[in-house]
Amino acid sequence: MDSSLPLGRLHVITDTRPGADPVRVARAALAAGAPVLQVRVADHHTDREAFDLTLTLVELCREYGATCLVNDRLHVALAVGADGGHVGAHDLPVHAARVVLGGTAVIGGTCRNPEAARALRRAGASYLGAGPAFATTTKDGLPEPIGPGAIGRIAAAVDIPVIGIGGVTAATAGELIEAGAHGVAVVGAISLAPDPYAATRELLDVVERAARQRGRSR
Ligand SMILES: Cc1ncc(COP(=O)(O)OP(=O)(O)O)c(N)n1
Ligand SMILES: Cc1nc(C(=O)O)sc1CCOP(=O)(O)O
Ligand SMILES: [Mg+2]
Repeated sequence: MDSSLPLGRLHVITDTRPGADPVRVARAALAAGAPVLQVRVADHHTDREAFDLTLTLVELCREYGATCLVNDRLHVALAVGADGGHVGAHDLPVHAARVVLGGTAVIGGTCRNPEAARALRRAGASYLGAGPAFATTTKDGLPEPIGPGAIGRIAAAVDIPVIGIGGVTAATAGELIEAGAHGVAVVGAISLAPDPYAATRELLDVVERAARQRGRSR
């Protein structure tokens, strides 16, 4: 993907929990129209395991015309020809990720306040993941939820897309877009759904409707 193209509004992130089936869920989400897949692999997995899974998923993304991003392991992103990567506080800094992945890669950085958002923008981020928006049990050790208001303030601080993450569901995604987020990222809302295809369709409907509504009200 060319990083100058608009970034999709629904980022589906693979579930690292034991028993999750990332390939089945990703196939369903992509078939339903998810525009972005982020491959997130638990730290205990070897690079070879991460490579094998990511290669399968990048090929699926190609089949469906979706953007494929790789969380943390930028060498895996390069090796499989992914569109870019996502980095946070414990990963390579955004400016170094840009050196690794190159000038046209899609590079996301995690931020939790407007000051960090501006710094990541200056460092060369293409988009920001901002959260946790709401409470989540998917990841341990996160700070308290910051809510839609703070996500909106982050979005207002930068001129790149902001993606709200953390506890996002079809019931809450619209609030984040209304507050100013470009889109949302989800793990559990799709991975734990009885029907990941239907859950993706519902989230896409909510996000696209909220974005249209926001456009009309400006
Ligand atoms: C879209 C998006 N936003 C935030 C994150 C979190 O990244 P990070 O802080 O590096 O934490 P891990 O995902 O690596 O545990 C994300 N992955 N995606
Ligand atoms: C991986 C991740 N990062 C977050 C952050 O706020 O940085 S929240 C999160 C987990 C998102 O999973 P779910 O959609 O199931 O809440
Ligand atoms: Mg990370």
